[in-house]
Amino acid sequence: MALSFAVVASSSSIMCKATNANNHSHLQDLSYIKRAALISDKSAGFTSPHPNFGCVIVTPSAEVVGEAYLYAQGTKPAEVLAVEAAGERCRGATAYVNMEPGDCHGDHTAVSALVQAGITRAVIGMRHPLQHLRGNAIRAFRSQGLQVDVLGEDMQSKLVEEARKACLLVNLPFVYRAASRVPFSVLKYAMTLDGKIAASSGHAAWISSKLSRNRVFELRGRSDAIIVGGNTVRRDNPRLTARHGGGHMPIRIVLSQSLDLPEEANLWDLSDVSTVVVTQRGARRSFQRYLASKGVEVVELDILNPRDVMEYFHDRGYLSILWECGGTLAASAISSGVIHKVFAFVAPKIIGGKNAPSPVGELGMVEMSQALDLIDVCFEQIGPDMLISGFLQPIPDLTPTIPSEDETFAIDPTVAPFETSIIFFYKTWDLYGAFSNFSPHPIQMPDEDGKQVHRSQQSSSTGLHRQNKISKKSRGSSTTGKANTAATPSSGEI
Ligand SMILES: Nc1c(N[C@@H]2O[C@H](COP(=O)(O)O)[C@@H](O)[C@H]2O)[nH]c(=O)[nH]c1=O
Repeated sequence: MALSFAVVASSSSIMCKATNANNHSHLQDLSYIKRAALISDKSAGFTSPHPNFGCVIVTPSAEVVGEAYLYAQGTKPAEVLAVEAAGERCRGATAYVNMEPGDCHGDHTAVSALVQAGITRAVIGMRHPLQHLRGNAIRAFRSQGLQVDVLGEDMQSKLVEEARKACLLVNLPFVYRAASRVPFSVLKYAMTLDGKIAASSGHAAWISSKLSRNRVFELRGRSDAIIVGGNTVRRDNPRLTARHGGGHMPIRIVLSQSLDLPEEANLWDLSDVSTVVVTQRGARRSFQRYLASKGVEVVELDILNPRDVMEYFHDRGYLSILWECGGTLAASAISSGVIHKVFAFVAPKIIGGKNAPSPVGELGMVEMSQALDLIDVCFEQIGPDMLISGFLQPIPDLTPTIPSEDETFAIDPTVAPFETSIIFFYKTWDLYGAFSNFSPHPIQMPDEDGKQVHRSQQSSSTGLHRQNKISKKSRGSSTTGKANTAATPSSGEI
């Protein structure tokens, strides 16, 4: 046990005063960890398929001398950036990280950076959610003589739980994905006070206020993809872009069994971001070719249902999906158990109409006792509207099995690794979790002089559609247009 606690007040909330090797109080520890979680969230949407990482370096005299977060996939680890900011003042300091670094495949960059800089203590918000990485960095730190404290393991109190939750929340998509083998899915809708998402005519622009719709752009910017059904494309001709300025742009996914979709649609305009249409095997092949000629990727699944679609996108490395569909698809997604969270914008207006649609279609429930209860519900007023959000499924319990000090790393036999012989990824950086050879957002990479250069979103996101050959269960095949004819990476890159 690394901390010695002295209880200075005890009532319903536990207040502890603690000393540790670096003289920081328990409460200071928690506030720095929360700070690490907070800054890690600044790059939400950009780091996927990696988790969000933040690192705060604090001297024994409680001076914050460096803090940083992982900016995007492929950029320098937060720990390295924080060490660079703190320089010599790292000696004898404590590093606070919201999550255990993913010290995988011989890449010890984050751990080495802290060790070599002279950090003597690491406080970790949560262990890495992926089982094959969990505990590796912690063991490496300890073997290098650092004191390591893990929230909830070495420290426990109500306030610790609060800080732990902050760490969990910034990486919820990653945590859910690791636990449920599907991306974290959020169902979002806007409805009137009488529960309608459109008038009986189908007209829906707009139910919620501009402020609320701006909030939706932020939600989109935190997601890897947005899903709608064919009905929404036909009825609303949506753009589904994140228009809040400079944020991450999720790809657009359309689910359509019949492929009875309009020839002209905003979603076929790929100038901002790409679109994937997922359909059932054999559906309107001529229309598939038409979409492909426009650069839209078409994926055929044997049977189109939300769970198979989610498993497919899980295999492609997606962490989080925002569902902005109508009631029929929403009901089907809920019934399939793939929706984890709901965001409902409720506008104080009444439209009426016997046939006006509602946000969730038939779920087959007949008694109110069968209703699905949301948990961890939040209410937030946005302009004239109320945003009600909550979880449909509990946050998975990832309480780690804590490996003993000398336990050697072993591959979990229950998790089937991807067959690298049929998946042509050059960056199979993670056999069990998310993996990718694309970055769906602009990233900064150092040029030869060490300066950061900008890779455009378009060039990197187009790559998504070039090489993602997933045939794990031979579920899907993909058609791409002329624009998507890049070379398969050589085996040397695998
Ligand atoms: N009507 C309505 C929403 N409708 C959703 O937004 C989509 C249109 O997105 P875009 O074309 O990008 O502006 C539309 O297809 C539907 O999914 N959303 C809201 O937050 N509030 C509203 O009042």
